[in-house]
Amino acid sequence: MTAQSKAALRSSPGDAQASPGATPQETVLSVENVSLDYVGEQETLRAVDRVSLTVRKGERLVLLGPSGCGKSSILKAVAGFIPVSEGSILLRGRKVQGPGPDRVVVFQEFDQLLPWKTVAGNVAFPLRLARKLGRDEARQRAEAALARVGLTRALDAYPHTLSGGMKQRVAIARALAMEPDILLMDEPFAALDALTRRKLQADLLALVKDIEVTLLFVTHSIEEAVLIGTDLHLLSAHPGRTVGTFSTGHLGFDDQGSPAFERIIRDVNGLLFSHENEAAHV
Ligand SMILES: Nc1ncnc2c1ncn2[C@@H]1O[C@H](COP(=O)(O)OP(=O)(O)OP(=O)(O)O)[C@@H](O)[C@H]1O
Repeated sequence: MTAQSKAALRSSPGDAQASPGATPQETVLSVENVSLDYVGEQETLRAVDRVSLTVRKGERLVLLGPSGCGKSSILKAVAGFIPVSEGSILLRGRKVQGPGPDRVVVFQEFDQLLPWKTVAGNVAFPLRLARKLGRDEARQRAEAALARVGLTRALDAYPHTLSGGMKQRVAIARALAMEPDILLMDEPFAALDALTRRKLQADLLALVKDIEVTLLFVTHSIEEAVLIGTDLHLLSAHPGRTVGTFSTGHLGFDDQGSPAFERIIRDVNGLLFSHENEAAHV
């Protein structure tokens, strides 16, 4: 590992330092020493083992690790869909004890939209239900969110008439319209073709930077992680344990192919597939 990437590699999770003189960013999410178990009739499976991480306002933390290491489980626990076995999850200092409109999830699957509602109806529906907005206000906010993802022309279309990429754009618009404290994304582009995936990555990045969305993002793809994230949190193979963290906020689309970008990709690769994960903690 190079000296530069060692410098980018933090010694422990969640210890992002504000630069001298800068105002410390507000902590939005704290995952503290969390273990997650799935309890079956025969046995209990430990999916995640004592993971800690912090996401501050405007940060984009990417969970990265091999299949089955517990990335989605952490996201589900943050969403409040599954309980923690040990440790705690705090959102703005309050313990997460179930789902809430302050956390919205965008999934990989294209079927997350309500098929009987139009595009605008899909975005407006949770605004009326969870945010208790009136019909007109919900519609206006839905239209504004859909304009941001380039879907103004599809307001009155039904989901079955949309491409996979358009469906994911609707799901992103629906999530952002809710103005959650943190947006949770579980491999949102994994089912898309390469070109559409690339376009959506770029558009998402521009959007979340523009409106300073705080993001927890799960992916298998190291390249996607470096492109989207300000920070990477690497997990070992099952059960998921922290093997290292990287700061990647200085790298974007324009840096692809640059020595710095390739170095991070190589170092993350080495760490994920190395049996000497202890190196991450030096
Ligand atoms: N509902 C469940 N019941 C029992 N075991 C589960 C359940 N959901 C996940 N698991 C197990 O927990 C472990 C972690 O799964 P999880 O889906 O969180 O991993 P992941 O890193 O997101 O995987 P992938 O990248 O393949 O989606 C796996 O061994 C999985 O089989």
